[in-house]
Amino acid sequence: MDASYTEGEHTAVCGKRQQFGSRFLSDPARVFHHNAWDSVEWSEEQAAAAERKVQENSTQRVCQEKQVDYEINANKYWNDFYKIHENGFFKDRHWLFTEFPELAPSQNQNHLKALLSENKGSEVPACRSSEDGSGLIIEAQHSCSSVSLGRKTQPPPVEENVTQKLRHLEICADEFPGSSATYRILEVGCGVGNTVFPILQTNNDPRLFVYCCDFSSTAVELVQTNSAYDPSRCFAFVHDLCDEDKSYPVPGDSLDVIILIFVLSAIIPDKMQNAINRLSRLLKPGGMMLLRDYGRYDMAQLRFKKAPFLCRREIADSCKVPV
Ligand SMILES: C[S@@+](CC[C@H](N)C(=O)[O-])C[C@H]1O[C@@H](n2cnc3c(N)ncnc32)[C@H](O)[C@@H]1O
Repeated sequence: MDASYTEGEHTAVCGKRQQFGSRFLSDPARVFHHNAWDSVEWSEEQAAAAERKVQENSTQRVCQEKQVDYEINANKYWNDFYKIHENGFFKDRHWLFTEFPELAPSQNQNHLKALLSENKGSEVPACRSSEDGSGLIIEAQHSCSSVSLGRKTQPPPVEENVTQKLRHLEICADEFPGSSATYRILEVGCGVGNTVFPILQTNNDPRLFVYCCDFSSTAVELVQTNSAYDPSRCFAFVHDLCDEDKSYPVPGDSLDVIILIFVLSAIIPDKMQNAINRLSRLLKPGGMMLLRDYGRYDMAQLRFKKAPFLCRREIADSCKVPV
């Protein structure tokens, strides 16, 4: 990057944002050229100051009764949030295609080719259980607040659990929305569609189908009533990603990409791993899970005012991804 540009100017001039993980400060004189730098090592003093700030912010805990209420009625609180803000609160995710080129049109084809050459089989296995996939391995490609996790190709288990098979027998290859698509993306915790609509608008590939869900029925209604919502390309549904008894409306091994943006931080840490495990079974071998969320000691956490809090959402610690 030319040293005379700020980040914004550089983006405007070159029409291209720099991807997270590529902004390294080698010349201290350029410290203000980006609003953040990647892989900066903190000094012990900086780390201690951050820890102190977090301790200060989190001395008061919300009372037990309120904690239970927030957990049980979480979707109702989000409904209230969306009734107030409708689609004016979260901004469209313009960094999407920079950080996750897998979502961009040309990438579908490359990714698809890679999948086909890996699988050399049909796109969706007929009547596969959506809950199978034991022995699954998810591989972390790089660790930062935006990460792509790829599901490794595994040979199918020889014997499937019969109960699981029966439980999900209804999801068959040709009976689900978007079954004729060849590239399927699911966004979980989609809110009012700030990720889904940019994807649909940017990626006009007729073979693409986008699913999105949220446990707030108000948010899902706002997606469905948006003028850009096209049921022939998109399926929005109400779903709680922590609900172990509810299946997703797609079979196992059917999705290319699953997106979770600022969603894991909205659920209690104890439920993260199981939610991710269930989702990973929906991915085709080689499929990817794309995450973006808060990180420990990020500005959102350090700027927090002293106030009663529920729990520290430290995703990196709570949701261990087996490598
Ligand atoms: C911070 S918002 C982010 C919304 C959207 N992903 C975005 O980036 O604009 C978190 C979203 O997750 C949803 N959510 C929280 N817990 C959920 C759960 N257990 N199941 C499904 N959605 C959930 C909320 O309703 C809310 O829409």
